[in-house]
Amino acid sequence: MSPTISEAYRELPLPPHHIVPIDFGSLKSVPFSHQWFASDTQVGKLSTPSLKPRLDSHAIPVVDLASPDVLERLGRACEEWGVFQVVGHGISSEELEEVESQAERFFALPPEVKARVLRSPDGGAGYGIARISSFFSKFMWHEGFTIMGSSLDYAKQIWPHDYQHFSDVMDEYQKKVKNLSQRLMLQILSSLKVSDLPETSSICPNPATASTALQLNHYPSCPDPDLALGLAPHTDSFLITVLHQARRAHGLQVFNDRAGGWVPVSPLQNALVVNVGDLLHVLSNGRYVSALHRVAVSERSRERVSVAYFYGPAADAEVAPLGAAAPVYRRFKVVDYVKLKARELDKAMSLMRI
Ligand SMILES: O=C(O)CCC(=O)C(=O)O
Ligand SMILES: [Fe+2]
Repeated sequence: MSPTISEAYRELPLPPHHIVPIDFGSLKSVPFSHQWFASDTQVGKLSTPSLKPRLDSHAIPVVDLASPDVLERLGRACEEWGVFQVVGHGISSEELEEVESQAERFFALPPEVKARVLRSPDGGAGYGIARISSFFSKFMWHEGFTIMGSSLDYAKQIWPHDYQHFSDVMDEYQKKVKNLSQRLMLQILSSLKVSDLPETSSICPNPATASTALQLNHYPSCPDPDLALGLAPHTDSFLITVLHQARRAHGLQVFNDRAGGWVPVSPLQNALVVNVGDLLHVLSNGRYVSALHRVAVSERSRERVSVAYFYGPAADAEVAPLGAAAPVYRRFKVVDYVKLKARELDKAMSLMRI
């Protein structure tokens, strides 16, 4: 049987305090365990002296999928930013609001109910603290629920008598966002202008073999936002991530070298945020930026919800720079990269360099 992405985590089980989130609802102040200082946000060589972003969000490209020069725009956005907002994507605002409200419904449940779908120590799916948390000395102001495949079994555990709606909404959304991801990937690969793409079928798989995960994120309202960090700086591992952030839910920021700092990716009505992940960075031989991003806790008493969809090749597919005369990354299996990332986080990509 071919491997799955979840298997990548078997070798590295996490202790319970890196799985079970704190009961945010019971806190009147930010505990020391969740207070972040400049030195806590160092990722590799990148130090982040302040949580205040440098630029305004107008800098982030907006790409309309209906525009005649869409390939050129996608290529430029991937090369200069590794992140863009996409409009004309075909997913209605009603569908996005429905997913968002089902995510809110889940996170509003008491801790003991959410614990019924707790992530296992050696698993990738379920409810819990972000897996990257184990690399940092402080905890994030965040709880997440990762769904891989159908959400029906989870929904039955959470709402034994009322599971159908949550499951229908999540599964229908996954179908739509998978189609969109596939379409975007084909366009992004075309934008690379690689003359022959022999591996397109394995790197841009049919829906039956793709590795995908739906990640519901919740950043509870915080008594002192300046002390807390929603999600620490990281890059996403797969090819692309398609993210819906709730309206008015500010906080996502992306690091941009040329801009010289963190830039907010503010919610734009009916737009989805797309970011380049590590595997697309490799396919493009380093040309497309795997966007380093984080989430700040922006405002007191405003909670934030986002829904990310990670899209990648089959776990046993091989990835290598496409059509590159001088490849700077070696060929590797997707599942091996996910294992390496679970051990090394931000160093994983450079370990794959030739
Ligand atoms: O909540 C967000 O805006 C970003 C979430 C994210 O980066 C992730 O789930 O990997
Ligand atoms: Fe992310």
